[in-house]
Amino acid sequence: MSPILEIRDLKKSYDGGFEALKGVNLSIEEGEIIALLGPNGAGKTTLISAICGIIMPTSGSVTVGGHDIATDFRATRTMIGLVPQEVSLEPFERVISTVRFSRGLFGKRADDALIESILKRLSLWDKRNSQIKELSGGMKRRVLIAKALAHEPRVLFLDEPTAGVDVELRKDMWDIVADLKADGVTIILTTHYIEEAEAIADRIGVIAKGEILLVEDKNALMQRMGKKELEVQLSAPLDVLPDRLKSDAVRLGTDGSSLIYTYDTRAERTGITKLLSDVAAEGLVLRDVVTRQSSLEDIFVTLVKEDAA
Ligand SMILES: Nc1ncnc2c1ncn2[C@@H]1O[C@H](COP(=O)(O)OP(=O)(O)OP(=O)(O)O)[C@@H](O)[C@H]1O
Repeated sequence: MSPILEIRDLKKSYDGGFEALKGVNLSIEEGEIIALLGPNGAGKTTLISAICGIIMPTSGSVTVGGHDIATDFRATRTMIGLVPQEVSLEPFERVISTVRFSRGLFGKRADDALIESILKRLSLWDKRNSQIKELSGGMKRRVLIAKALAHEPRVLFLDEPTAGVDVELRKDMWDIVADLKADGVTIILTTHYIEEAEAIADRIGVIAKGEILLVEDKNALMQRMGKKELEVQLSAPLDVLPDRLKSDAVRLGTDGSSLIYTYDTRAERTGITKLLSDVAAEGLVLRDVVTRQSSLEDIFVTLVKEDAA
């Protein structure tokens, strides 16, 4: 199956020469949710803006559903829905008319049944006749999503959908995203919240300084995250690992004065008891025991730091 979105060697230099995207490659399958994580200024909004035709890329190509955004812009833009970071709504407009209007912008026939189902799904039906200025911040964000969905896009971009919203609304947003996925909508979201990426994404991409540093299946990443290291510090260093202790999970620390054991915290048995009894049977004397856990956050911070070095 060909990907719904294919980004090849995409570059963007702003006026003045600043290179915000340095050759991004990314392939996204239909129906998946991908979260793009990255520090401020990484290029996330630039990437989304280039795909949605808000800014012109300097070079490279993007196809949506097999159509090129440069040569077939109308077709690709119709397949895309964009929920921007900033709330930009007309304060005196009524909810239902602003959502209807968004559909009309794409030249789609009026469809009141569809607009009703979108508003109901976003819990906005009761507010359909309210003016935007009467809505809470959370409701306004829902209106932005309703507007982005009004022309039935196949790909939805959410640029920091939950920045600055309370925990309850954040969870609501996650439910809405899960519902959309169930309908087959492909979702690309940017976020600063690692827990958000963990909660809803199928894949995670890390972007920093205009480059994609990693794109990986979330569960694979979580598995890495679930790994923990136990360091058994010894009172006398070893030259080699004793046979009794040899396994894929055990290695000798750099100067031989510790044993490092990697285990999975979620496994039924961690193997720590056996390790410690083997250490005792070998006659080794412990000085201390330390554990370390690598989290997705650690991986993210390390990657971004390495890139900055
Ligand atoms: N119109 C512009 N002209 C010049 N530089 C720009 C312009 N827009 C963005 N930039 C620069 O490009 C870089 C990437 O910005 P971008 O908004 O894409 O980052 P981001 O990852 O979305 O950041 P944030 O998480 O803060 O929203 C930043 O250094 C920014 O200052």
